[in-house]
Parts: sequence; C-alpha cells; structure tokens
Amino acid sequence: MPLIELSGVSKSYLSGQYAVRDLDMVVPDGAFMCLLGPSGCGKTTTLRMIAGLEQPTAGDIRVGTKLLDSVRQGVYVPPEKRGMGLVFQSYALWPHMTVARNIEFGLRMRKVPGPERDNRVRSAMELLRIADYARRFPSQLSGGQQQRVALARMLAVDPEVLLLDEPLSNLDARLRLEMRAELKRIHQRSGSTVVLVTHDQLEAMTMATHVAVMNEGVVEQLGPPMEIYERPASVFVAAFVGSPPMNLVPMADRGGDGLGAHLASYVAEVTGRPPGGGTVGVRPESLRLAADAADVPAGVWRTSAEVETVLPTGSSWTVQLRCRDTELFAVTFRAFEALPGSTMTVWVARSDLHLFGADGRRRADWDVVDQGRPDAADPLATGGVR
Ligand SMILES: Nc1ncnc2c1ncn2[C@@H]1O[C@H](COP(=O)(O)OP(=O)(O)OP(=O)(O)O)[C@@H](O)[C@H]1O
Repeated sequence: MPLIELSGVSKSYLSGQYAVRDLDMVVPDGAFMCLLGPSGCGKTTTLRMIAGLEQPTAGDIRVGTKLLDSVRQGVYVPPEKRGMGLVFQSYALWPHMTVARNIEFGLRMRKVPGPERDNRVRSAMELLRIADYARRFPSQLSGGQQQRVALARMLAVDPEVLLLDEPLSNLDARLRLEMRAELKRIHQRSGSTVVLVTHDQLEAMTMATHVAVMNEGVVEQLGPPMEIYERPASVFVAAFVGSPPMNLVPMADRGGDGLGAHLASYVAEVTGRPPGGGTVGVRPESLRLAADAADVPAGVWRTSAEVETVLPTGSSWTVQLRCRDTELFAVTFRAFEALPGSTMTVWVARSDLHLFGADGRRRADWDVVDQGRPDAADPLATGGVR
C-alpha cells in the first residue's frame, strides 16, 4: 500500500540555492501528513516532487514498492502515471462546465462507465455538501464552494494518495474550521494517505496524524502533533508551533539580575553544572501565577513578575507580564482578577520547562533529569492561577 518514502531528496537550482536539502521522510500508509513551515521553507517543492511536477536533483522517491524518482538510476514517472489526486491553492475548475460536469471530468478521462460515474459524482457532492450547486458554473460559486468542488473532483477519482497545497487558504475563518473537520472526516472515511502543505500551525495540529516541521529546506522534526507540541526538538519548532507562542528566554551564564541569569542558575542547580548558553522555553499555559507566594509548591522554578496587560478572550485570559528584564505571556482558563501593575509570583513545574542547548536543539539530558523525581511533574493537577 502507498507508503511514501523520500530518501536523500534534494532540489537545487542553477543559482546554487536549495529549496529542499537531503530530505528523508516516510509517510506511513493511511497517514495524514502535514508539511508545516514558514514561507520559502520548501514545503511546496516537496509536495510537487511527490506529485511528479518537479524532478529532484538528488535522491529517490518511492510509493509502496514502486520507484517513482531516482536521480541515480535515471527513473522519473510523470504525474499522470502516479495515480495521485492533487488540489492546489488555485482550484483550476473548468469555467464552461457545471459543478457536476467538473467532478465527472476525471472519471470520464479514466473511462469509468456511466452508472458508476453518476454514483461517484453524487456521493462526492454529498460528502462535500455541494449537491445543491450541481448545475451551477464555477463563476456562480464563492471561493469556498469552488474549493469544495475541487476537493470533490479529486475524491470522486478515489486516489490512494491525496496531495493538497494550502487547500483552505482562501476560505474565511468559519469555513476553514468547517473544512478542517470535513477533510479530517474524509481522511478517516476513505483511508487514503494525505500529504497537505500549510503554514498554519493550527491547521496542522488539528488535522494531521503526523507533522513534518520544515525550515530552510530541511525537516526539523517529524512526529505526531502532540509530540511536536509537548517535546519540540528545537527552538525553531518551539517558536513555530503554539499560539500564543512559547516564551523563549536565552540563558545568561555570567550572572546578573535578568531572567536569563535567574533561569541559568536554576538549570545549574538541577543539573549540577552551568548550562553553557542555550534557551529555556515555557508554554504560556504552563506559566503559573500566584497572588500569594506561600501558595507556590516547593521545588519549582519561581520569581516575581508585574502584570502589564490582561487580554480576556471569553474562554481564556492572556496575561502579559514583565518579569525582570523580559516580557512573558501566560494563559489561564480561570477568571483572572489581578489588576495591571500588581506584582505576582510566577512559577513553572520543572517538567514544563523546555531546555535547548546553544545549538538550538532540545537537551535530552534535561528531560532525563526529570524522570523519577516526585517534584518534577506538575504539582497542581488542575493548574492555572491560585
Ligand atoms: N525555480 C526556482 N529557482 C530558484 N529558486 C526557487 C525556484 N523555485 C523555488 N525556489 C526557492 O526555493 C525555496 C522553497 O520554495 P517553496 O515554494 O517550496 O517554499 P514554500 O515553503 O512552499 O513557501 P510558500 O509557503 O511561500 O509557498 C524558496 O526559497 C524559493 O525561493
């Protein structure tokens, strides 16, 4: 079955620039893989190489046992022979055909017999809730409706591999939310393997079974979304995934009153040696605030901070804090009543501190330090403000 495998894949241009560099990636059969990263990191190029729309300049691409690209062996299978469904940002619907005819087109091309064709068109339209527009032309549809027609057209063909490049980018917030749920449902129902390109971390977190975070042509981390969120492998991943983003504080080994020095001495105390540079990360929801310092559990990192601004969203409160020389963000899901200007104690359970070395990579020794220590885990099961 279609397990997609990229080995040592690169794409470089005559200018010497690399869009993708020495990429190894396995997309398991039936996975929903999101390629996530900032603009220009090589996501689209990777997807286009899987589709056969671009040829790698090095490496091999396989689907199941079939070799689709091999620079060394001179193998290249063109897109139409790869049997993959593609949906790109621009929907590329035929303007002179109705919705139903657009969806039917691919089936006609594949010489699917009439009655089966009708069935497939009908069920694709029902799945995407566009049956009411069957007789309309693309120009009579909204962007979101057109996007759904493009998806229906691809699904009617029932490909084993679906390749989607920012397929929800042109939708408004509400429709995007609906379509995320719809795409997830379609994936679960069809059992197909999906590779989706997005720069929207929320999209990746909500839909994917696997996320590959890309940066400057390489994969920084590949894993299930919660693993990426809970154990980011690098400062880049930590900063890119999460909203509001993780608080990241460079450590200062040379002392002083700053937050970086305070954190460095805590890390030194726990590990028994100075950290030698690097960064400490804290998710906003892991940063706890206590009005009374006596409420803070023993063994955790703590210091005082001044409340600067409180931003209620309705279901949560984002609190902007001045902590020594640094701005921090905390998020709490309990009503936050302290006023701007008030001083509180901020604290973080040791296991909620993410430690990255001077090379920007996660420090595995810090995660090991935590194991088996009774005071390492979150001392308050419910968390939040006390
Ligand atoms: N034909 C080309 N010649 C030279 N450089 C190119 C060419 N095509 C793409 N690139 C470069 O390769 C890099 C990766 O491009 P790619 O489109 O894959 O990025 P992306 O992550 O999908 O970005 P976006 O989210 O903006 O679409 C970019 O820096 C881009 O400028």
